Amino acid sequence: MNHLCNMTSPTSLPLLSPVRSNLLSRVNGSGDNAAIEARKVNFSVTTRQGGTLPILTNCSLAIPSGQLWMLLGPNGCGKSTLLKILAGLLTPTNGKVFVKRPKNYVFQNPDHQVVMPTVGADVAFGLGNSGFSSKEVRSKVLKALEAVGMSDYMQRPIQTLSGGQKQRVAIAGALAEACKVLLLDELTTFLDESDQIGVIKAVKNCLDKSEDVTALWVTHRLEELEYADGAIYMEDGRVIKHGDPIRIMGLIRAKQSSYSNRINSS
Ligand SMILES: Nc1ncnc2c1ncn2[C@@H]1O[C@H](COP(=O)(O)OP(=O)(O)OP(=O)(O)O)[C@@H](O)[C@H]1O
Repeated sequence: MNHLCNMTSPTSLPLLSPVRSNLLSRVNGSGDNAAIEARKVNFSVTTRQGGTLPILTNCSLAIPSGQLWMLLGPNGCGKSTLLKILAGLLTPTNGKVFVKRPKNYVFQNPDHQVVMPTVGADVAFGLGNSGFSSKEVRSKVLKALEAVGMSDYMQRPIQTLSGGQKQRVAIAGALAEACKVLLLDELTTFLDESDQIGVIKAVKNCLDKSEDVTALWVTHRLEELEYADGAIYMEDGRVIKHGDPIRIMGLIRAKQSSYSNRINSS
């Protein structure tokens, strides 16, 4: 489907072999069932002057199947770049990446997600050439809309939806295609508070209903950590900490308070 970035075909990314993948899982403590792994990923760009500008340095992470993880860090620390590498939209300069398939990258702006005139048609869009009967397509669409709490919206024109509802329709489209990994880039940036919580709850609900779906959510909002099974904190192109969301929240709060103390005392 083109309203989400659906990646079912192989990319040029170097993938971890199952043996190496399991090894990495043990190293990072995620068990043998990681759905998303990166090892020592580096990414740099060439400047206009012909120099090399590092964006990501030695980023490693492992996210177990069936969990919702959040990726946090200050503006410009490399969160979106890392997510795009996991999605296969960017190729790392070096390092290894493994992400279960099918995987879907959901864009930040809700208006970039949805292309069809009605909710039902939009969710069904990616099943167009799948060979399913129309009854099967309808059943998959309904199930996916139920997972995001929008089963009553099947016939609704897309332009009548709020931003958060559009995000949920986009996520339903991914689920209808049996997506295993959702890569969600700051979905709540454009949304008001009730829409934000609606989208997070929809993602959480999808994961609760299917142990087979894993989500990585880029965010700036500390309060969203409450819904996470795990978190990754980045600074300056590096993964600084990776694991328990409460500990990551503590780390970020400590950094924020030391920053405001420095500002107040200068
Ligand atoms: N193609 C590029 N050329 C030059 N610099 C780039 C390029 N892509 C990313 N950057 C820089 O790399 C850094 C990381 O960008 P990225 O968008 O990944 O950060 P982010 O953590 O997602 O930021 P934000 O929270 O503000 O969205 C930024 O300083 C950005 O300007």
